[in-house]
Amino acid sequence: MLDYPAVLVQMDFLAGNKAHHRRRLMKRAIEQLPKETKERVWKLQRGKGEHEVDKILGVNTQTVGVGDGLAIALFLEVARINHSCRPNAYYRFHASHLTMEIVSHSTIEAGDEITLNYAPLGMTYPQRTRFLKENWDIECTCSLCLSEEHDIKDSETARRQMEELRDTMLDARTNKFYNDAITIAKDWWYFCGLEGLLPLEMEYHDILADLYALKGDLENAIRYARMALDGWVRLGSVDSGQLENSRAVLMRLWAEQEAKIARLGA
Ligand SMILES: C[S@@+](CC[C@H](N)C(=O)[O-])C[C@H]1O[C@@H](n2cnc3c(N)ncnc32)[C@H](O)[C@@H]1O
Repeated sequence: MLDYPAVLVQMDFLAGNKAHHRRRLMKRAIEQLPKETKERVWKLQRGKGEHEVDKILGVNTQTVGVGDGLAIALFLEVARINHSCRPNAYYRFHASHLTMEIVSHSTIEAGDEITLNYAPLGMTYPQRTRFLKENWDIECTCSLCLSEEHDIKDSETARRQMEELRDTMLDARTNKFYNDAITIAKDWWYFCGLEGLLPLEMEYHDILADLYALKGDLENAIRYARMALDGWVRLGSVDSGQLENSRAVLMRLWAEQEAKIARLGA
């Protein structure tokens, strides 16, 4: 699904104007939209705040990278999609076309609800409850949070394991136990799979590329860096930073490999 912004405002504009002035201009901008679009935007008043503009922009917008800066954008279709702590779709913003694409990462049957994660993926229950309350004023009613107690418990166990494994993996990396770190990263990925957090796959590939590179195994490092980049291109992310980072890592590894081959040939 591809969506175009009804409203897009640079953060600099928001930061650089007094609240009443900002709201007045935003209201004027909404009033100038085509009739049908304008009506749909006004119907989105559901957030907190005294002012009608705050009620719309507060809970219906995404922060996206545009040019050198950030902007908030209101996508009318995307604004209808609820949050889930175990989502079946993912955002992908294209800065060059200003479009937001919703990409599924698991099969969505006709009639099933499309859901997105409004919080960073993989948070434990207390972490995401706090995050969703503070940032969205939501008490989550997604299928995971409303599931049977034992399902919530299983999910919590998996997510706590993920956290622990990530920390242990980073410790092993710091202490240069790269083989251990690689084994731990693979265990971490196993729990991600159990939790249905497949978009974390790219991060997993980024981690392995880094660890293999540190270990001096350029072949595997390049293999995982390619998989990470493929994944970011396929699923993407709201800003393109992660994709660009993966691309830079792959270029660096290729350059290292070429230098190594040249040294061997000399
Ligand atoms: C961007 S809108 C999502 C679509 C909206 N529910 C609709 O019907 O158009 C965000 C609002 O939806 C509600 N919402 C979305 N996901 C939720 C969830 N998991 N639990 C509770 N409320 C949720 C909250 O009121 C939130 O402020």
